[in-house]
Amino acid sequence: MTARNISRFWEWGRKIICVGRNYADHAKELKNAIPTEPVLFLKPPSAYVREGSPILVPLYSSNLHHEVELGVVIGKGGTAIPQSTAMEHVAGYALCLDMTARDIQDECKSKGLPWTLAKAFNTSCPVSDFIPKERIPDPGNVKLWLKVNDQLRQSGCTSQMIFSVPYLISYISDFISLEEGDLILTGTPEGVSAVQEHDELQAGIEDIVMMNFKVERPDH
Ligand SMILES: O=C([O-])CC(=O)C(=O)O
Ligand SMILES: [Mg+2]
Repeated sequence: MTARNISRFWEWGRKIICVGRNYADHAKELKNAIPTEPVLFLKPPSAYVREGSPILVPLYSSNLHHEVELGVVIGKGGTAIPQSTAMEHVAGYALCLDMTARDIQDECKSKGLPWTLAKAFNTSCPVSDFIPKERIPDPGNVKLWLKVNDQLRQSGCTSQMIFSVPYLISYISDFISLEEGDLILTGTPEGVSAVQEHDELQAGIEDIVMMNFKVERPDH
């Protein structure tokens, strides 16, 4: 067996932990309260999709939204990691989309049900190439953007995050042990909006990484 390479973390089958409402302007645009503690949910590894394969609109949704987010790739596992050493657990980063069936999420919210079908379906987690840690010396100050069909929809800076990367690693690992190959999605800035079949999504982190995805309807 060949050794696993962290730069292909999406092949490892490890968990994806997502943080919601980590930007005040996005919490406001969806009329949610500003959280006093991180809001967490999970996606399974089957949610990963890579450039060259399409993002599939779930058949049960008519309002699929993009959410551009900084992803943090865990290089060293741990439980109850203190904030002071949290960055030692980071191997690198990836640009990620937290694709969200907003109509289903709204329904789940109104019924007090979990968001699984709104957030965790196949292709709900497009990821860029792996970005080694050294390329982002300060994950609390990078600009993220996303365009749909060449029109800018999201443009934000991780300096707007309510909870920082070290805080999130420490907070999450108190309850859910982190393992090498896990990915943390750190939340989206404002500007989320609907995408349709045939749309072209382009997203980037400054001049560090860029990725392109096409939206399609599954044929089954
Ligand atoms: O808006 C949501 O669904 C919560 C979320 O994932 C985010 O804020 O990034
Ligand atoms: Mg999100």
